[in-house]
Amino acid sequence: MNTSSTYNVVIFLNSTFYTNSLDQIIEPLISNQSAIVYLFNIHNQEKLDLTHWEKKNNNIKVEEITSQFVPPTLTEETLVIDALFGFELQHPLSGGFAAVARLINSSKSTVVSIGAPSGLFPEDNTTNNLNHIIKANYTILTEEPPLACYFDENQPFLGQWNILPINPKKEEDLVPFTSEEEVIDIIKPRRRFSHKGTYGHGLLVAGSLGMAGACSMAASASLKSGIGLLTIHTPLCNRAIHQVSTPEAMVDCDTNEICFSQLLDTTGYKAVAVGPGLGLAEESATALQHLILQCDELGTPLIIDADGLNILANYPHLYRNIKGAILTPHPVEIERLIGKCNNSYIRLNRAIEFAKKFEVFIILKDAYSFVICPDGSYQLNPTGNEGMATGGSGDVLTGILLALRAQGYSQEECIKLGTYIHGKAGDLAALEVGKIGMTAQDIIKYLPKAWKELSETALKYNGFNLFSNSTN
Ligand SMILES: NC(=O)C1=CN([C@@H]2O[C@H](COP(=O)(O)OP(=O)(O)OC[C@H]3O[C@@H](n4cnc5c(N)ncnc54)[C@H](OP(=O)(O)O)[C@@H]3O)[C@@H](O)[C@H]2O)[C@@H](O)CC1
Ligand SMILES: Nc1ncnc2c1ncn2[C@@H]1O[C@H](COP(=O)(O)OP(=O)(O)O)[C@@H](O)[C@H]1O
Ligand SMILES: [K+]
Repeated sequence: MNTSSTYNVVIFLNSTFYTNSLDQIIEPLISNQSAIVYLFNIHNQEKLDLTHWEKKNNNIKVEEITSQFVPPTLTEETLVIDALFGFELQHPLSGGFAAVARLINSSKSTVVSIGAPSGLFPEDNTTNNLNHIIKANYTILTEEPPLACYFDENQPFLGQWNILPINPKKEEDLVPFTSEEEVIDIIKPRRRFSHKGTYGHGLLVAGSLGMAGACSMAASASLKSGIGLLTIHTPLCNRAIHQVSTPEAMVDCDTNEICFSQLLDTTGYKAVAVGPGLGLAEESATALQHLILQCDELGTPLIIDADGLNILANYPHLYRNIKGAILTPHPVEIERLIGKCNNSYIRLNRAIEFAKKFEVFIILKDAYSFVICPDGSYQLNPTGNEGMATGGSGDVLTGILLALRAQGYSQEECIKLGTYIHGKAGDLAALEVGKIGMTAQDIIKYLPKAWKELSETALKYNGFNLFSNSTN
């Protein structure tokens, strides 16, 4: 058998592969280059006949693989096309296919996977053999992406992925995303005859010595998301900072110089958010426990983020007292609550179990954030970008959520609309200043524009829900 060093393109093709993808995707990739097709005619399948390719193009050679085969030489210049398996696989690659995966992965060739990086399962890869999954530089998906495409750890297999929907999925099989239609149905107009009281008084419990910034950014985001009145509860040392950075907010100073320590009365507040930059001091842990119990007793809507979650994780008996709260963990924070997880699929499922068990709403933050309801349903948020991978971005989200809860949006409305607008503001910032230089403050800066654009879309498409019950 020829070694492939003389071929520019090496194609590993399984006879079960959709033939329409062959002509639509693989042929154009080969173009006029010399190519060899290693054709695996799998048992019980009709033999795939590619003689028409050979006839059409003298540069294409087809080699049918029935048993052992001499592996081709794959160089840096070779283009490898992986057309072995799509997302239908239920068992890890084994035997010859596993050997092909290892061969490809140990090469420096450019790899394009069609349908899926062969070997990757569509959702749960817990039982997979990760060494037997082809690592592509590019993946051309022939149907809408399954859940696995939205998990960080699968990106080395997928490479840069794009969708060419040759075999579109049924609506019910699609990964659920929050849509713009959904959020414009949620967003409510401001009433002409309204006043600051109409839009709620929120309490932000945040900040400590050295972390005034987290509090400041959450506060600014609240103020730029329509809250009526905002009070910041923060340690004494940060008083001047907040009076200057957000003069619109009132500052209620803790008796402690450097951290949150006071037992608070939440009467009169429409919502409370706790956690950004709070620190982990013992006094703060005691004060937080009191705050959680107080909100539970009074039915005050509660949002818990950052160090609020980190402290909570040390007091599992309090999980029973956070019913109805919104939690906004990043992957490391959620694992403090649900235990270490081996992969994103397990983490998502344990987060869902946590939401169901303790009747909480969770925003599992990441490149694609999941919003999870206590009934176990979830949606992915479609907005946002990698420019938001910068300190303080999450604090901004907490501020937005506080503003929305204070304005009377339900938890479910709040998590969907809040994550959507947070990502949209990030997208507008990226558009204007670029992803490298943008900071969390840029997300805040573009929040008003994001709200404006979304409101205008709502007005245009659904009359801004003028006939639904508006705020309060
Ligand atoms: N200006 C201010 O005042 C600011 C104050 N802040 C306040 O700091 C406090 C501590 O919060 P925290 O989030 O920085 O620390 P922690 O919870 O230990 O975890 C962070 C580590 O987890 C990891 N990691 C892995 N994957 C990840 C992912 N997808 N998303 C996120 N993280 C991921 C990653 O580790 P690595 O991958 O680098 O090993 C990362 O370093 C909290 O109160 C917060 O409000 C900040 O908001 C910043 C601005
Ligand atoms: N690559 C990314 N793409 C989209 N959103 C991102 C990305 N990286 C981070 N984000 C968003 O930015 C926020 C980061 O939150 P978090 O980790 O709590 O930051 P911090 O604690 O510094 O405020 C989350 O809402 C997350 O979804
Ligand atoms: K494939």
